[in-house]
Amino acid sequence: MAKYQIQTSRLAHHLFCLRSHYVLSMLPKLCLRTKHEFAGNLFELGKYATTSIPIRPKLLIKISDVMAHDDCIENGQYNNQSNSIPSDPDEDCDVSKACKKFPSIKLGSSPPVELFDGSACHSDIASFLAAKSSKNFYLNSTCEECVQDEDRTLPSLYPALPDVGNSSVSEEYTLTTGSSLLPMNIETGTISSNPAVEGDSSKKKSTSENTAVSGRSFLDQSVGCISGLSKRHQRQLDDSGFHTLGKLLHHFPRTYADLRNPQVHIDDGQYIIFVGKVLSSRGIRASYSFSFLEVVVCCEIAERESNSGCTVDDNTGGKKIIYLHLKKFFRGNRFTFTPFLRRLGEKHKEGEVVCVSGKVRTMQSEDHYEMREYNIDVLQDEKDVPLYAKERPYPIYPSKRGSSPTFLRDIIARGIDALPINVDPIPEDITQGFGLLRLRDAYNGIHRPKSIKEADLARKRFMFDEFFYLQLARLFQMLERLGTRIEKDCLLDKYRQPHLNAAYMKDWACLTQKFLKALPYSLTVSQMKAIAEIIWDLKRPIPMNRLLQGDVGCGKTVVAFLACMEVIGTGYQAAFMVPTELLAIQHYEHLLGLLENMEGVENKPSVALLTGSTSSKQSRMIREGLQSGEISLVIGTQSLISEKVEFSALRIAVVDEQHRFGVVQRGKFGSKLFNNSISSKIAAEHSDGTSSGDFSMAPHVLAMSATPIPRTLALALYGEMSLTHITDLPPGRVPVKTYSILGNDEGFEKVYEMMLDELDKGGKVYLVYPVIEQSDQLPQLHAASEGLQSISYRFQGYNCGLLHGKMKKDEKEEALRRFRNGDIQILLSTQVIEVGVDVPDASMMVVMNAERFGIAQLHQLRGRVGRGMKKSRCILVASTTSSLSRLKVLENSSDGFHLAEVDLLLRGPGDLLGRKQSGHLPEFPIARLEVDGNILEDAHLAALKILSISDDLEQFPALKMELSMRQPLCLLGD
Ligand SMILES: Nc1ncnc2c1ncn2[C@@H]1O[C@H](COP(=O)(O)OP(=O)(O)OP(=O)(O)O)[C@@H](O)[C@H]1O
Repeated sequence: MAKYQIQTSRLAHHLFCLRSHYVLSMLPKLCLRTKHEFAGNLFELGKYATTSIPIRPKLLIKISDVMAHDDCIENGQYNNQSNSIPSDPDEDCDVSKACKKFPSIKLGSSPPVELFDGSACHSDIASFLAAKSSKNFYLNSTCEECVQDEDRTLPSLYPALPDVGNSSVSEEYTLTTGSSLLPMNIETGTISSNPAVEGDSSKKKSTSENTAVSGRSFLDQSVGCISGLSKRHQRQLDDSGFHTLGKLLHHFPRTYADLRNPQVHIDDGQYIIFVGKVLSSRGIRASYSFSFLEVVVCCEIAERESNSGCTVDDNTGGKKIIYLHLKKFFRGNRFTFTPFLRRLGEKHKEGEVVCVSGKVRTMQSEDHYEMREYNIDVLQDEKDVPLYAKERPYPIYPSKRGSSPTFLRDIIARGIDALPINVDPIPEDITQGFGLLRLRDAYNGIHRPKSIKEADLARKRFMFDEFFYLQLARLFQMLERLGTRIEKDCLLDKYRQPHLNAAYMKDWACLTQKFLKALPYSLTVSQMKAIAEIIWDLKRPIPMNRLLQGDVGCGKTVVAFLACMEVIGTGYQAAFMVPTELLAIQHYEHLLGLLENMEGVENKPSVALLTGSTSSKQSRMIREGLQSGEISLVIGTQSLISEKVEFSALRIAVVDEQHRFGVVQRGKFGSKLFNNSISSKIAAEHSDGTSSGDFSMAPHVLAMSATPIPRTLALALYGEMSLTHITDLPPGRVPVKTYSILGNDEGFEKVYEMMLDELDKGGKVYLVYPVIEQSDQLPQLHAASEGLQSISYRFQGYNCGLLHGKMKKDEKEEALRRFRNGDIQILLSTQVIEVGVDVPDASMMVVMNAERFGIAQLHQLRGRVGRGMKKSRCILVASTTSSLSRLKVLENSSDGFHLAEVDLLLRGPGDLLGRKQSGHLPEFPIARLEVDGNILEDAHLAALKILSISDDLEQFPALKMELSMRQPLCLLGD
């Protein structure tokens, strides 16, 4: 005994000297070195390791003290962090237990323990606690004991680090004044977020503290506004692109893990939700610059019969206890101070009932699981237990430039807690009216949903926002351009009640009515409706911006011609722009033919054709004619928007196949009139007077789309345009019978047979190829040039022609003319014929390598046949069996809009629209046009509703601010 006393006093002396010495600070570091013998030797611990005398606990306290670990004491003192010696002398301190619990120190001969894995000692602690407690410890959803959290002063969240052994483990929090931390969520003190538990208190805080802060400006604050965030983390978030709180909160989960209540079998890596009791909570210093928090939760799970055939253990009464080790790591010597660690450990109280969710990792000891990625919610009320025991979605975040998902999850949760209630710029009646969550709830719902339904609702809100601000911006910009109140009302009315905006035929210009009469057919109902809408627009004092849509061959061209007649009839000019020369010539000839039929018109409109191939002399004459006003209508390609072309009084610009042009190109027509306001004055003098006075008005734009675009897509692309649909086809049209055939030898034989049959009956056949010439890279593709030889050989007695984009204009014209007048019966072509080619008696189309084309594109190609009264067929030759099923959809439907929807779903908007047009499609980070279209419609209505109340948004300052803060809208295609 005396020997031990001497040894102890020597040790105390050592310690005393060391406290003020540099070695003291180095000691923990040294202890971490291999086998930690230095520390052992220093204190001569080996000599005491195997002894069991009352003095040893004291010794351990001293060591603990020196090494800044308060909790190096066994059982009784384990959780209360008292440094007193166990009162019960029988309760012996076992050194090996201390070693297990404290694996960074090797004491005596105790075996090394896996770093940070205190599983063994925690099971001891659990049994100790269980023995100590007179009450039974029920951990399932019927848990009766709920310990109130009385003293919570620590930060709400401590980001966990992905890998302890990883050198990238980083420091976590800034210690502010003294050792106290300034947490964001000081009231709740829970480690993680829980809307139900924390929401109210943080709401209270938000309202009280932040009512003066405008929502937007709050979201635009730097992430540094999340208090308690270290400078280093701020920098890290900044480097990851999270410059503002808003950006951080918009880092949405990539998916949600389906959290299940655990059954007897728990897999490694499974996401599970548990309700249990806190056994211990410790802040542990592991080295001079590394510490961690370990909360051990004990859960009772139902031990049902498992799939593997395991039977229920009678002794446990169908229950099984498991232990969860929740760990968060801290790097940086600031986080190793005893007060910090003590307070860290105090975050959770022994016996506290908590709900833990996250990913489990199995540990070496049976029934022990580690969780480094978790949420923990303290259950304040027993009634909460069933609520938490339910399955819940657990957000899984994508990492971003060095910021781990776990880190982001925790920081985001803290960011949400900081949000004020009034953060939403959209007025409440709008969100209520459209069944949307308020913004703060939406952030909560997407980041910490209680159910998938809640996450869905939250997602809906963010999708709505994406669409809403786009629509609002477009409409707002349009209104801003208008000068007077009447103009603005006029425009809004157009959107609010599109069905009311139609001009009666009696109000049409005389020329228009005569042109209509001269048509060789009567217009269909929707053609009439479309032209009435357009003429109504033409009479308005604001420039029309309308998109005319319709299925292939529905007769859009004639509607556009009528619109041109209307402005010409009132003394103005019209321009008709098409994407290809072929189409320009076709329209020009078509129009001349129709004008020829017109009777009783003294001065028929003069029409010119202007393309890139027009000779310079002729171009100059046409330009002069347009400038003087002699030419009333010009049909042409892009050359129409060249700066050299000036109009006397351009009143309408028709843009056919508008998706082939950028918005900027379309918009160039707008400048035509402004540049020529003086000459338009002269033109106005010759007009019938109805339009005088609006000299500086930009021309009306009528855009036509040959490819039917689903309405939602059209709204997204052209939200600022009025939409007109032609919904029916001219009478007598017989739907084209479509076949999809596999392109093997047998298949081709069948195709050739059908072609021969068609030709023998006097029909004309298009053969469409994906490429002009065969290439080594894609030998499987059939090519038009190579096909000419073999097809001519196969169909001797019939003439074959070739048409593709690389041919000269004259050659193309010639080929098409010969096909039209019947000199050629088989036209081998590329997809150059897809757009607008109109040969009414062409009765068959064969598309080679049909899988290379999109559904909408094939429908468009198919539209080149069946344009007359003749029964027509379309054969889609597929290279593979797998592609046949996709092509079958064309066999079953001839409705272009339906097929466009299918294509949208199958390929997404980018592919449906093609590269050029999809380049104009705004980006929607979470919304998907193909499936979320109905929300877009809502957003459009909501934007109109807002602007109807306040067209300059003055009544909605928060909204106006939000709009201005969002990416400023540039002209699409710029
Ligand atoms: N109401 C009608 N009755 C009968 N034929 C019509 C009618 N309207 C147009 N047509 C004819 O239908 C054919 C297709 O018309 P048009 O070229 O205008 O269609 P489109 O909608 O422009 O088609 P695409 O987009 O395929 O070019 C033309 O030959 C045209 O003369």
